[in-house]
Amino acid sequence: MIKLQNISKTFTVNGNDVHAVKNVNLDIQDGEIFGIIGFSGAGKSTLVRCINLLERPSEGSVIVNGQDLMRLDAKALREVRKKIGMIFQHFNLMRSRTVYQNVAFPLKHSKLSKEELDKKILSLLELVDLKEKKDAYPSQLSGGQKQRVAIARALANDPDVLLCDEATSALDPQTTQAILKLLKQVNEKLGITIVLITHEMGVIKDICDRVAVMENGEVKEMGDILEIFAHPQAPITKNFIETASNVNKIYELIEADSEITKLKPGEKMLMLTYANVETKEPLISAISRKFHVDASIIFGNVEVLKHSPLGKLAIILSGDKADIEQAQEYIVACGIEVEVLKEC
Ligand SMILES: Nc1ncnc2c1ncn2[C@@H]1O[C@H](COP(=O)(O)OP(=O)(O)OP(=O)(O)O)[C@@H](O)[C@H]1O
Repeated sequence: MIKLQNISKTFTVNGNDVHAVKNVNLDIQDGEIFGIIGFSGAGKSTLVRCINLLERPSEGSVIVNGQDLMRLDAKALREVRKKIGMIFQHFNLMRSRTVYQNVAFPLKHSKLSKEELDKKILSLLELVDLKEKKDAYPSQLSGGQKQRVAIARALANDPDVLLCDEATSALDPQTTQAILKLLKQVNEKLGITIVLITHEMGVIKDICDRVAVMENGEVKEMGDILEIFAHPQAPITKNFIETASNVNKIYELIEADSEITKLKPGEKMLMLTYANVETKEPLISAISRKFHVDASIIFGNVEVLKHSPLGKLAIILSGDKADIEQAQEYIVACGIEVEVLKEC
């Protein structure tokens, strides 16, 4: 649905070139929620603004629904842009207009009758759960409510795509959750493809299907979120995942020779990683029963990503050496990744 091919964007500031985006290739599928994550200055906003040509790439092509946007004239581009809604961190509402008038604004040249327009605007306000605020002004709304108005306004032209530029960054965690839930609903109910940029891995984890990780204008890693969370490759990705989970703390504890990570002779400490594992067998009791080893859990983190569990569990196995080896082989045979953290 959206193909970004060899996209680069260079700004020239006081004679100096700033390479904001460098040779990015992305293929965003119809109906998915695609996340782009990166620290401040990574080039996320510039890249996402290239999708609707708010920023014209210095190089490369932007193909949306088979159309090369760089080749369109101004009129054709205006039509295409109507089908690409956008929301922003600071909402960008018109302060002197009511909620109703803000949502009505993109429809000002619409061919709908007055009654049809009214019906449409009210149904959008109903979708974002703000019907009762239709006559309020933006200054009378909370941040979450303002973003709801912005979402309703972005949906007014029945877009195929919704671009979200740090849409939850100005909101508290609870309001963030509510807005992400609404975006998910918009994606599922209306079939709208969402491209979302953020600096928070928690946001990616909550609603995205796939993610691209950006650093210094480049995409360093891209893939299905379950795969990225289970097997991050690039250092920047690992860094982001650490911020969204506390499981890596175990490495610090081992390094610091913390009391909970001390082993007795013959014991072995393992990190188990399981993603999308079919077996529902109670693993810990199974290894105790089958191999006569004791397993104590010292650290764990289980997430549900896209309805699949992704777990990381640090355990200490104690027992006979040969039994521990067999238990480890059994765990691997169950489709669980095993990393030996420490042995004594
Ligand atoms: N209009 C502009 N003129 C000059 N430089 C720009 C312009 N827009 C962005 N940049 C530069 O391009 C780089 C990438 O900026 P961009 O806003 O795309 O990053 P970002 O990942 O979205 O960061 P943030 O989350 O802070 O917005 C930065 O170095 C920024 O200073």
